[in-house]
Amino acid sequence: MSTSAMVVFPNCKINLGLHITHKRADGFHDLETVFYPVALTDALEVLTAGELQFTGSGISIPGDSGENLCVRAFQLLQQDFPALQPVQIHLHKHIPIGAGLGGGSADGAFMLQLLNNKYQLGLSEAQLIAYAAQLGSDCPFFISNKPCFATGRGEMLEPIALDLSAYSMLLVYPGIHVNTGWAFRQLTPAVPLYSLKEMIQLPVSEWRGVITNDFELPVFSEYPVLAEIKEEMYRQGAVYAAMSGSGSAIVGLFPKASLPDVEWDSSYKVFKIR
Ligand SMILES: C[C@](O)(CO)[C@H](O)COP(=O)(O)OP(=O)(O)OC[C@H]1O[C@@H](n2ccc(N)nc2=O)[C@H](O)[C@@H]1O
Ligand SMILES: Nc1ncnc2c1ncn2[C@@H]1O[C@H](COP(=O)(O)OP(=O)(O)OP(=O)(O)O)[C@@H](O)[C@H]1O
Repeated sequence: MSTSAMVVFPNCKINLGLHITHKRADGFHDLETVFYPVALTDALEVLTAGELQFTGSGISIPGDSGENLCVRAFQLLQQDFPALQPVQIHLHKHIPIGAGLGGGSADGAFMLQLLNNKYQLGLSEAQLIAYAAQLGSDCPFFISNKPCFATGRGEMLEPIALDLSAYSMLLVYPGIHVNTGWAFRQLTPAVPLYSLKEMIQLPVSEWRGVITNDFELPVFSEYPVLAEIKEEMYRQGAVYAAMSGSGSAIVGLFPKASLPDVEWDSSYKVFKIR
């Protein structure tokens, strides 16, 4: 067991294609999507302490620190492992919040994994995924953290061969915080006419108009500037551009090392992943 500080770097995700297929009796929706990990990270430091403590830096996180997914991850494991020694948690927040990038979910999932390693709990990947699903629909993906085709609420994960290393990525977050619950309520679930799992294997140059995100229609209609950002990416030479998750981050894939020099509005956060 380690009592020294452990530091991990929870990364974010993008959704490539996203379809809401069915409204379930538990209020959630079944969906299908492709999750792809992206190297834009928070930093999470954990140290054994006398009592559970949480501090944050970087982007400020709305809500009480007791609701932070890192704290909730600790409490979730503590229910089943009552002898778990408390920890002092420091989260440096860098991934934009309410962006469809799953940053909070990543923090929660990384916290579960860190505690499993730190305290040698011996939890398998499947057990960690089951705990992660209790924290949030996007959390299980971050346990696997490899390109995956996902179904159910996002917890049924099937690794797929998908390598975007030939592309550079532009992420533009215009600061619009989209409420995920609201976004789901705007949709009428429907099974797509094509198989996302098959179509994602097409060359990226053929994805435009084929790999689609159901949330774009209602979210773009509420926030038209998002559609403009996506169009601007295509004008600037994107091979593919789309909104991630329920928004509002827009992602563009460009040929490697040819990211455009666009002067976006100064209030936007722009991330270049080369
Ligand atoms: C849009 C995605 O980011 C796509 O990856 C996810 O489906 C959202 O996952 P998330 O942010 O982890 O969402 P959760 O924190 O689990 O749920 C937030 C709210 O979104 C709605 N929700 C979420 C996931 C899902 N499969 N069906 C839903 O209806 C529910 O109203 C829920 O109360
Ligand atoms: N560690 C955390 N980081 C960010 N938000 C957190 C965290 N813990 C809890 N939250 C809560 O989760 C909400 C949104 O989290 P997140 O950053 O995952 O949004 P998102 O990028 O829209 O994710 P998604 O793709 O899952 O919709 C925030 O409003 C915040 O109150």
